This record gives sequence, C-alpha cells and structure tokens, in this order.
Amino acid sequence: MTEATSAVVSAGRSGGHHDEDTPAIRTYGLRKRFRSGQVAVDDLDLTVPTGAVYGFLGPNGSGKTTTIRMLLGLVRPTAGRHELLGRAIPRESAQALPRIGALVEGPAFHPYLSGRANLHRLDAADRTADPATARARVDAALDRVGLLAAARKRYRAYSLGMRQRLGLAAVLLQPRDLLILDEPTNGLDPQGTREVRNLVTDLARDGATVMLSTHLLSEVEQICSHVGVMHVGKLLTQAPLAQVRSSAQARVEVETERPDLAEGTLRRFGLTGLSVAGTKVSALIGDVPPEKIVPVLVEDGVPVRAFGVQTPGLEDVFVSLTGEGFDVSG
Ligand SMILES: Nc1ncnc2c1ncn2[C@@H]1O[C@H](COP(=O)(O)OP(=O)(O)OP(=O)(O)O)[C@@H](O)[C@H]1O
Repeated sequence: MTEATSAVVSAGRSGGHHDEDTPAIRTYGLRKRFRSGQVAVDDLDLTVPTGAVYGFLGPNGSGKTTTIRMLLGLVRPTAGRHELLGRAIPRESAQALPRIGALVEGPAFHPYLSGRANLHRLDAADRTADPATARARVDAALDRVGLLAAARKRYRAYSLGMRQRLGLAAVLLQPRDLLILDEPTNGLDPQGTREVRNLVTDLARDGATVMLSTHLLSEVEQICSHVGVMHVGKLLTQAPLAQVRSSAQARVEVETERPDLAEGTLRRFGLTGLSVAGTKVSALIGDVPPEKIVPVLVEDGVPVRAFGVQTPGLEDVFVSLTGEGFDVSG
C-alpha cells in the first residue's frame, strides 16, 4: 500500500464508528413492496464484511437495484433497517454518506464538455471540497481510472467503457471507504469490462470495501471475495466465495449399458441425488471413496464403459440454488 493510499484509508476511517469488525453493510429484514403490490425485496439480511469485494449476484429483476437504492436512501424500505459503515441509515446518513461512493444510474455528464471539465463541475458542486486543490483532485481521479490521456476529449466522444470509468472517477473525487456499484460492467465491451474489473480490484487492494451487483457469474468468480445470491427478491445464500465453492458436492458418474444395475449399486452405497440419463448414471458421492465403488460395480456385473468423478463448478452450485441458469458469458 502506498503512503498516499494508507492516508486515504485512515482519513476515511478516522471519522466514525467503523472498524474492521463492523460490517461495511448490514441490513436487517429489509423489504420493499411497491405500490403496484410487487414485493421486489423480501426480508433481506445482508452482511458485507469490511474489506470484501461482495458480488451481489442475481438474474435480471431479482431485486438488486431496488436493494442498492434502499441502501443509499434513494428508495424508502417498506420494512427493516440497515447500517452503512456502522451508521444507521437514514438517521446517521450525514456521517456515513460522504465516505461512500455509489454508481447507480449513469451520473449526469454534460456531453459537450470534456471528461476533465465534467469532473470540475461535479467537484465544484461539492461544498466540502476545497476549490484551491480542485485541479489536483480531478487529475488524480482521472489518473486513477486511466483517463488522463483522454481528459480533454468531449464526453460524447467517449466509449461506453470510458464513460463508466468517468463515472467511477466522479465517485473517487473524494476518498471512499465503501463503493456500491450497480452493474458496473453492464453494456461494456470486453476491453471496457476488463478495465472496470481491474479498477475495482485495485480499489479493493487499496482498502475500499466494494459491493457490486451483477448478473454474471464469471464476474463474481474473477473479482469477488464474497457472494450473495438474489432470486425473486430473496437472498438465497451469502458467503465467502471459497466457502460456496467447497460446499459444492462432487458427483460420481458411471456410463454403462445397464444403468438399472449401476443405479442399484449406487443406491446400496447410500448415495443420494441419483439421476439416470440414457446410459449415464450419476449421484452425489458424499464421503464414499470412488475406489470403493468401482470393484462393487464390477462384482454386481455392471458392464462399466466409463467411470468418473465430476467436481462441480460454481455454476452448478448456483443452478442448484436458484433452479435456473445464469447468464455466464462475459
Ligand atoms: N418503481 C417500481 N415500481 C414497481 N415495480 C418495480 C419498480 N422498480 C422495480 N420494480 C420491480 O421490482 C423487481 C426487482 O427489480 P430490480 O430492478 O430491483 O431488479 P434487478 O435485480 O436490479 O434487475 P436488473 O438487473 O434488471 O436491474 C422487478 O420485478 C421490477 O419490475
């Protein structure tokens, strides 16, 4: 960590209740029922540990944006309460919000002004920012997101990735302890996606806690330390990514002309989750060592053509949680 960075982090932390043990985000039974009657978020208990890169994962329409809007006080919850950086929202918003950067909907940038001029406008609108140091602040933010070379270009000439990075630069005009980003790579090409993901990783490395929503499992796998899975307004699971991975159970798979016999053998081992598809029989292997299964299959007269143990990927875990596939491209 550079000196400048640690200064930023300690400057942020000095202002509040917040320490490493206090989660950066904590919600208690948060719920949103819209006037239409739709329950977009139901009984949500979210815990985002300090220092995490928390992937808030769910298919479109599962309630991620509504949750983020409630966190930031943009939408009033129907029930429940929450804390950001250890501060109750909305009661203690004034203490917490200056230390939180959010990218929810595209910030209003002026198309005919340059990236730099846009940031100067935003900086000037911040009453806490000292105008004497504006130039240094704006250039540091542009540099941070890799836009210094394109600082003089008009916003409307920016690619989507550059626009998204400028949005992040606007958030980074002030030091932040917590970043809340709604689908930060949505709509970006592969290059823009990579740039934004690298930036998120760098920001986390420098000490910020990051919560980002995404419908892409691959995004979670690449940059997140923790994951929370939303499905139809409910949080199905949240845990460190490594824990979710290890919770996945391996399956034993037998290929044979006599799936009926193989099924009988696997059943006698007490294996669960049996499935038969054509000549393939599979089951959750649990604690049974595979080398114990093979000789018994042979003894039982199963003509084994192939035998294997498949370790499931995260996708399998999520499909089993949600009963649906995720868009795993990107
Ligand atoms: N203002 C609103 N009034 C009524 N219903 C709403 C409103 N905003 C969102 N919804 C509904 O609430 C549900 C959750 O929407 P939300 O935008 O939070 O999901 P999401 O997970 O962020 O999805 P996406 O990735 O598409 O943004 C959806 O069914 C949506 O139609």
